[in-house]
Amino acid sequence: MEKFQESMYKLIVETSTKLPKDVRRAILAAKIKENAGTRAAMSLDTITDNILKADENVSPICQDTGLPTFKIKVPVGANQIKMKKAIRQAIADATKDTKLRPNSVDSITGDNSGDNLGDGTPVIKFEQWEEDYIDARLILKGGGCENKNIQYSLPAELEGLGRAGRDLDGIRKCIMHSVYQAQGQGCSAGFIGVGIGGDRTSGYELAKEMLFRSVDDVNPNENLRKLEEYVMENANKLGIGTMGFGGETTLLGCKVGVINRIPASFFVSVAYNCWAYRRLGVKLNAETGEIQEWLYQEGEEVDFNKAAEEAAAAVEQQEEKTRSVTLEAPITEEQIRELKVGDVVTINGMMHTGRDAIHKHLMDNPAPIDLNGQIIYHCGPVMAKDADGNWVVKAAGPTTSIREEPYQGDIMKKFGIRAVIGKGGMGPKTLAALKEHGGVYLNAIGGAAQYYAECMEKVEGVDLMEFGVPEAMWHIRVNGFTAVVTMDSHGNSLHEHVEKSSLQKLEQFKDPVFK
Ligand SMILES: O=C(O)C[C@H](O)C(=O)O
Ligand code: SF4
Repeated sequence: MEKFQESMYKLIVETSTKLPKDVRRAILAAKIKENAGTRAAMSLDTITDNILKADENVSPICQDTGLPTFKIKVPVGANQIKMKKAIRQAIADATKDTKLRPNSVDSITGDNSGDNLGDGTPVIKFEQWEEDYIDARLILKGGGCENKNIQYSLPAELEGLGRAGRDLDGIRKCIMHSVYQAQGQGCSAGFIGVGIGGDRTSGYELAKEMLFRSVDDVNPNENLRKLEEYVMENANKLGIGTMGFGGETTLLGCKVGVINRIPASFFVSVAYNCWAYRRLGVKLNAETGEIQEWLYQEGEEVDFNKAAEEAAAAVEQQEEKTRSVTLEAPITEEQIRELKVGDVVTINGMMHTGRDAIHKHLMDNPAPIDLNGQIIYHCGPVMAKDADGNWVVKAAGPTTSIREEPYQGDIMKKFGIRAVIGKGGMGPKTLAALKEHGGVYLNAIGGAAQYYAECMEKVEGVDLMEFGVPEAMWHIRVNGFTAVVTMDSHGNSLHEHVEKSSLQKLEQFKDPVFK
């Protein structure tokens, strides 16, 4: 097993930086379906551009490493203790090489371990089998999509769909609802794994197990095959679209599994995965630990550019009325009041990162720099130091903004912040504050960590490093950072609009389908 650690390192780097072919095919199909010129089509262009940049730079597709989870099947007699040690070392090495963001945080103190090792991190699950080789699979499932997982206990009353009973049709309603409730916050278009039955723990386990199925496979269980096909056809009628901007594709894959339950419980568990569906696998020689074969990589290379060009020629150009505006901090209230939902904003100059720890901190403490007229970016980047000891940005997409909803409005008013960039939108409290104070919310493309890292020309400094790399306040000079106004200072919110219209669309799925 002398090669095992090296093989695990390769698996980690490949999973973090290269999307598997089955996932690429699903994204390409979505791209072909969207009408050229719409916000959804432009977002998908950014996403595919980002995938190619990650290939080229061998850098993380998304900055969020998630909770690395390994599933390993071993022949009888394999030494699992040694394998676990090797995996932990490979994780620490990949973190040091900035292929993973330090993501393991003490739940009580908030301390980041810095190497992705800690109690419960990474997750490593072994199973013995009768084959003579090792099957090792890894998923890096990020936090934003993990937060959109949902578990239903049937019977239940579901918003938009009414009563969901303890039968196949009730399960259908839960799955449709799970896609609706995620909106764009888990970086749609997403993939879902569904677990029917079990208890609260084994139900979720099964749902996550489903994310290890290939996107293109066909369910051998006839009922579940029909259910999967139904969901794929109909969830895309919800109109949530890429990033929740509206559009034709909301869901890229649906895999359903079933296990027995006990009479009193009936759980339907849904694991939501963003488009940045980073899961790969390898077959290993059980003697040497050497890689024999990569999994999920069957088929031709996926050429996003060629296929999308052909598709664009075939579909109608639907130019939405977009206005382009360039902003550079410090920004005045007047400039902000001119912006409307739908405007595309290009930012040059300074922006400052701030996510969960910073927002909590700023409620009761002064800011480390003058934030008047400035731009806050909800982002926890992957950072490295160059040969001269200067910080460089390796990956820097937005994080889910709604977590800052309790603080955002107050902080904008307290410090005079004029613009906030994130993803997934914010709620009524922030919308009211934007109106009162003269602020704007800009939605960047979630997961496009390479795309945004390329706009970041210089790290001018960092404060509050005691919160760890992802949570610190980084002061970054950007050039050509593009995002869309989705909440303006006139009380308009694209997120509120899409949520309302998708709820109306959800109601068409109220009537029984599976009798
Ligand atoms: O932690 C992050 O950087 C992003 C997170 O995965 C999210 O989707 O909010
Ligand atoms: S930012 Fe989006 S793409 Fe990245 S892990 Fe979070 S949900 Fe996934």
